[in-house]
Amino acid sequence: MNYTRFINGLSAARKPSPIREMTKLLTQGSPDLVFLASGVPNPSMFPFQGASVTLRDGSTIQLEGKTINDALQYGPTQGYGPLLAQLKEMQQKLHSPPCWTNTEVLITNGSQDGLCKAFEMMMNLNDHVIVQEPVYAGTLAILNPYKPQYVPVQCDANGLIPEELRRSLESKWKSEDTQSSKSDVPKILYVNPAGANPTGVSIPLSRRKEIYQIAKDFDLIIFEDDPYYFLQFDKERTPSFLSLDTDGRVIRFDSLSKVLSSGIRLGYVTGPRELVEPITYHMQVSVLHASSLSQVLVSELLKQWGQEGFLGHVDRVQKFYSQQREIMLKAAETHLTGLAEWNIPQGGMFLWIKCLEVSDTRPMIMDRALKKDVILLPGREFMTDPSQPCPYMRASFSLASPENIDRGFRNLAQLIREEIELTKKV
Ligand SMILES: Cc1ncc(COP(=O)(O)O)c(CNc2cc3ccccc3n(O)c2=O)c1O
Repeated sequence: MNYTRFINGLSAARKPSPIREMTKLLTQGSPDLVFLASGVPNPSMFPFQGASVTLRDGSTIQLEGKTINDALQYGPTQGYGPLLAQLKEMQQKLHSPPCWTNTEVLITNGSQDGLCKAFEMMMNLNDHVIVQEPVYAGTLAILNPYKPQYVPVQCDANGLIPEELRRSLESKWKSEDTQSSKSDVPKILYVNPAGANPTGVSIPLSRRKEIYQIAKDFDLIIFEDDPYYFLQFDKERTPSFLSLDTDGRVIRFDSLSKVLSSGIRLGYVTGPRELVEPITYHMQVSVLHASSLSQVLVSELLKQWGQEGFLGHVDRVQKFYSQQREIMLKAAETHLTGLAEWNIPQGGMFLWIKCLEVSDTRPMIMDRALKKDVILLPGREFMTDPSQPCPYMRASFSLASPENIDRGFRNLAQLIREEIELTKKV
């Protein structure tokens, strides 16, 4: 793969920060090393002596001695050594990336951080960018300032339709256009392959292979934004794009938010060295590194659990969200039948609902929903062109209790009926 065409001028100008490179030496020196090189504060002046975290199973994680020192101190930009090793081992076990020898892993402040920096590495103003539509609102928020020319690809109950992707590309470009630096051919395909936000749709393996082939034909980099990978409701998790990546054209964004904690702000980027390195340099100058405390805590947890323990935990999380989904589907059947329609989410934490007689849910939700004691997100927030009315809305089944989900949908049904009456009067 030739990565030059993918890295914009700003990112190509990024160089390793000398101070951060010195910090690497801190971890490589001999025990006798006298380190006078950098402004690393003296931990004996930190007020924190140790920390103990209680897990739900009653066991505890003790941070003391070296672990509390590591947790409270600067660390390497790429990530806390032991955690980086654990995550690399997990990526190999789960995805067996074909290009593993040239693959890097970078720990970020949530996957949002990695996603944002990856787009900032590749995007130029007005670039074409291919997205599955509807799109996660957080990605639109990253992209919109670039005033991109979205290439929204039609999706169905199985996600992005490969034939539509190919048609969208071939209607404007030829594969050879990727050889010309002057061509405005898209460089990025952004996709949530499992339990997509907001639709809950997962792309089957057969389609992922077709999509990957199209990415080869048009020399695309696939942004595999997959925070719901562990929240797939089918018995087997579908193999990731990373596991299909024989070229080194997939940058994968994983998140610990949905399975361990969203407040610890840990995600990790996995991809070819040539594309992860510029993101690392960006980290060096923006946040230096993800939180040491969060990284050490998670590393100690994974040490205590082992991979089997972690995978057992994520199975319990998956079962919880699967039950929450059933509760919301039952509430939708009970209260929304005749007023709306929806797909059965195959993963994630969202139900994507289409009103049958309300052409635009935004005014209904933003102006009138609170009075009905229910709130959810209007579909326009997930569209590449938010100026257009949208009959969809996104309901999350992650937090509400079964009783509240039922009450919320009862209120929502009333809200929709009143909206229909209102539009009839107009
Ligand atoms: C597809 C996709 N990619 C990346 C992320 C970011 O995850 P993280 O940085 O690893 O925690 C997300 C998180 N999605 C949301 C987050 C959120 C946070 C506060 C309030 C509301 C939020 N709503 O609504 C969300 O959908 C996501 O769905």
